Amino acid sequence: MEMRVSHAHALAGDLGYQASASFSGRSAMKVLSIQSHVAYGHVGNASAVFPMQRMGVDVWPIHTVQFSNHTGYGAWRGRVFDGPAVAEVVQGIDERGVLGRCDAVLSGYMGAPEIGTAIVEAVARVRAANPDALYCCDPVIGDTYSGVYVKPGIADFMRDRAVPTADIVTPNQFELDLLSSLPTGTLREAKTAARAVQALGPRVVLVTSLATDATPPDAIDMLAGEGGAFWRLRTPRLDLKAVSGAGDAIAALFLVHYLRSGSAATALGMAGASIHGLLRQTAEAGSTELLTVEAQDEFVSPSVVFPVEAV
Ligand SMILES: Nc1ncnc2c1ncn2[C@@H]1O[C@H](COP(=O)(O)OP(=O)(O)O)[C@@H](O)[C@H]1O
Ligand SMILES: Cc1ncc(COP(=O)(O)O)c(C=O)c1O
Ligand SMILES: [Mg+2]
Repeated sequence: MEMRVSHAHALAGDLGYQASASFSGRSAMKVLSIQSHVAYGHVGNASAVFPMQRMGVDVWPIHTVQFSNHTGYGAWRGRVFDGPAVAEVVQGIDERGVLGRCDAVLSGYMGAPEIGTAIVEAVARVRAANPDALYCCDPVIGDTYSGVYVKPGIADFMRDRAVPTADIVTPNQFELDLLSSLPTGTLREAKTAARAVQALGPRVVLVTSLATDATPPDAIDMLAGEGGAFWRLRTPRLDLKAVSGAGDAIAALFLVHYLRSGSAATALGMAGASIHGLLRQTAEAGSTELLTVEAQDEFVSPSVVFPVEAV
């Protein structure tokens, strides 16, 4: 299933794509990343910001919550910010006259629907300044194991407001089911559900943690769709100890590779290799938090890559 490579450039070269940025004489890509933040551990911005920086992206983080740790611990301290807390920071950046240089907005865990409204308004401001800017929405609602883990109103907000505004969406299988109201137990069904989500607005969809009847028990799939075509990436399933934050990292990695390559298939291969490398090191160490810092080389030179199959 896997190909060991000394360097990510083996895959990138095959795909005619330069994975790492070189900055001589040109400025870095800019991403406005609006999501949750934790002081301890790695979810939300604490999972997404550093991988993008390590890839050479200039990230502008805005936090929707500031918690001590992720909610999966059952106890945490800190607070959820409100819509104006997000909107004021966006306004301040706009007043610096720099929003036109923003290449993309990335959003994740929203905390409350009014924060979602502030995010959608931020996207409109960025697009007014740079019509080419992309919006990547990770529609964080829940997962197969925990069910819905966001506040009431967020799921509807995602389906009715955020997803229709987005260029790229990155649901896990549970979120794909909810957004499409369709079954996803077979590959054919998952593709139909992904098309239904694309029909809401986004041109690119990345389905994470996909298990269909064709997925072996020791594997985990991702499915990317763009322009009527679909690609699947299959990686070994790892024994992780309830680690959170992988979804936040994959959305960030996929967005940056999509911005650089303009290809969902290429972004799937590169982001999937990096997330697998990060999670493999995390599993080998038996860590309950992602080893975002320790495994940082995986973001630029993943040690193992996997074939991207047209499906
Ligand atoms: N147990 C696992 N083994 C291998 N890869 C995993 C595992 N859990 C997650 N991943 C990888 O991380 C990606 C994102 O994780 P996922 O759990 O889907 O995010 P979310 O937190 O949004 O539900 C998955 O598509 C998969 O590639
Ligand atoms: C504050 C916060 N943000 C984001 C997440 C999402 O984590 P994941 O990427 O595993 O979906 C969680 C999950 O517990 C969380 O508590
Ligand atoms: Mg998620």
